[in-house]
Amino acid sequence: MAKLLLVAACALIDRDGRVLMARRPEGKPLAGLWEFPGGKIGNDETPEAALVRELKEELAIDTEASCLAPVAFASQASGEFHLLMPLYVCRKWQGVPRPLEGQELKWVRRDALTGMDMPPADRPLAAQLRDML
Ligand SMILES: Nc1nc2c([nH]c(=O)n2[C@H]2C[C@H](O)[C@@H](COP(=O)(O)OP(=O)(O)OP(=O)(O)O)O2)c(=O)[nH]1
Repeated sequence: MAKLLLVAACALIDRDGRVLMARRPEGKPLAGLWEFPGGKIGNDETPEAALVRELKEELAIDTEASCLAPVAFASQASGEFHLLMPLYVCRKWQGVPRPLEGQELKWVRRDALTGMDMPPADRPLAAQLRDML
């Protein structure tokens, strides 16, 4: 069986109900595609701790585990791995998201979510999120 790749992802939702999407920079796998902020879950790390860390590293914002609500997950073959990715929603954080890792950021209205170019694992998640918001 392919090795599991555990990744935690987060839909940040602003007061207007828009979702923050990030465009993967050149040089990374899946470059140019729009994704939810997040990243790999480290050994001995909970998904929530991984997200709090990644949101700080990638976007310079602070949040906490109690502000992260799990809403869906993706389970998808991805190259030599099998990606297992829980998606959380977060509506409460401190700071203004800034692209610290060369990524492009965009606040996206619910109806525009599913029209974006995304990794295959994200497509069903975007549809679920649109229906939820
Ligand atoms: N963050 C994130 N990763 C996603 C999404 N959809 C999707 O297929 N992925 C995949 C792409 C990568 O193979 C993996 C996440 O790896 P990453 O490279 O962003 O994670 P990281 O920040 O921990 O990376 P690094 O330290 O290895 O550079 O999950 C998504 O919506 N958000």
